Amino acid sequence: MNIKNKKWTEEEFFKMREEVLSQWPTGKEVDLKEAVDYLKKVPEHKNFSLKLKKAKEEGVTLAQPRAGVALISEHIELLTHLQNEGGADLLPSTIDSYTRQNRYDECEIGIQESRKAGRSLLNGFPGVNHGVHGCKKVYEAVNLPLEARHGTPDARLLTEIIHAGGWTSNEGGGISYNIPYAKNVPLDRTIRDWQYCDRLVGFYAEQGIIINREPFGPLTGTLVPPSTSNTVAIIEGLLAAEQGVKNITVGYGQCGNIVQDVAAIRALESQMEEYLREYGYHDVYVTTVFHQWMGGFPQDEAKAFGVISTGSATAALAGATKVIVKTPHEAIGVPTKEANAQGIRATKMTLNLLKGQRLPMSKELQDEIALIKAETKCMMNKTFELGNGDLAIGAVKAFEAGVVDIPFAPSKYNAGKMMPARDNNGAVRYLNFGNLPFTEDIREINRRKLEERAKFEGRPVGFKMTVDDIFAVSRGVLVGRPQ
Ligand SMILES: CCC[C@H]1O[C@@H](n2cnc3c(N)ncnc32)[C@H](O)[C@@H]1O
Repeated sequence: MNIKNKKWTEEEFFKMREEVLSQWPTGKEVDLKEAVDYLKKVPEHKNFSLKLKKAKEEGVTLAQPRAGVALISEHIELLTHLQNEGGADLLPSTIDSYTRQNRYDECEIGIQESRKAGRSLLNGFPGVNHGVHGCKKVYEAVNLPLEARHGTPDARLLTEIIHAGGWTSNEGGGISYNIPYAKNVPLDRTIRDWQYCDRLVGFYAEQGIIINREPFGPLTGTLVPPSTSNTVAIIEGLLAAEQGVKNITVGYGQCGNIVQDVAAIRALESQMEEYLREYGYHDVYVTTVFHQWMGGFPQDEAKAFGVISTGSATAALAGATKVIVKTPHEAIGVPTKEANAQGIRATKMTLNLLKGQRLPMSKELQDEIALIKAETKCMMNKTFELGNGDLAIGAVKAFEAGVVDIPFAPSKYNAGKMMPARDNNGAVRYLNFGNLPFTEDIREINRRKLEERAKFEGRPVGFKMTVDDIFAVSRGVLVGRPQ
């Protein structure tokens, strides 16, 4: 497939659109003119982009949960509970796994079975099957902005439907919703399909409707080094900007060392803005999202609140625009609405106590920001080089070459040669560089920090450290010390 990082013409976009809307009967409900009129009536306090902009200007960190169930009325009850009892600032609708695989027929069965069982038998909201009417019902029932959160390699129809339903934000991207989520979907296909999603947002922007786009920051959520996830976020942010997206939230998943996590957010925001300016996108508003710990959680709910609170504190000290909330049921599965609301209240308590506080600049923080930006720049430079200046082509080639390499990803299009491990303070470092295009200085810094841990633990630097780190947090510690 020949892709290029060039804004699609309206003709190219509308030509593909007919096929997209024919993928399921509810596609017929999408009428672009009606959607424009409906979105123009979205009040400021329910527009995702505007609420994020206001929060950034006020220096406030907003709290957003994940949440989704099969039936519309139960989903509305859930979101209303999170809004009123949880105190959420922004609302999701987490989309179910069948929809993420475009298996809408399975969703139909899941909806029928859920009706019979009187409880949700899907692990999220089947937005395509409920269609524009269903998404409008959800949007009209709540009093906060709504975002679709999912993991969909081909989200074209879902995106058409949720935006026509008044939802003013969409998570995902051609890399971040492929490599961590799919085994066998070619990267050029998902980069093209997400160009479609972004081009729709660009079309709405041309009508004066600003919709927020959020590349999925954490990726596999398993020891992903900050510069690796930042590189993917920046690539997806630039690809979105080319399609006309004007409001982008770049994200990062908590790793656990506070200095490194704060540095990751600071480096991400400033480097995203630097690259947007460098490539001529001067009217894109950038915000950040910090995801509370995405790895294994302790079963014990009190310990889970400890994890949730460290993530909230780090998000506040970093000055992230929003934080994605975990729940005390994380180790079990889809949380009850009560547990979900508890996660939000714990998060907001911490955010309120730390309001206005930031981790002060220090040599350690400055060095970490500089290291993350230098590592990111190496990967970005090589990606542009491989694409002869075209970022879309470069991204495909960068993954083929292992120049960008996401740890523990299921996709066969990911090299899987790079391996991470924590240093003695819990910061995530590069243990094996694989084919990453790092300078010798960068390699030396990573090596030295892992040697410090090896010396402290009296064992050699090696993959055993990685394995111990993967299970550490659910065992109640950050660094996986030898047993
Ligand atoms: C990348 C997202 C993974 C996280 O997304 C949470 N998640 C998934 N589906 C739901 C849902 N239906 N309601 C509340 N949280 C949900 C999981 O717990 C996990 O932490």
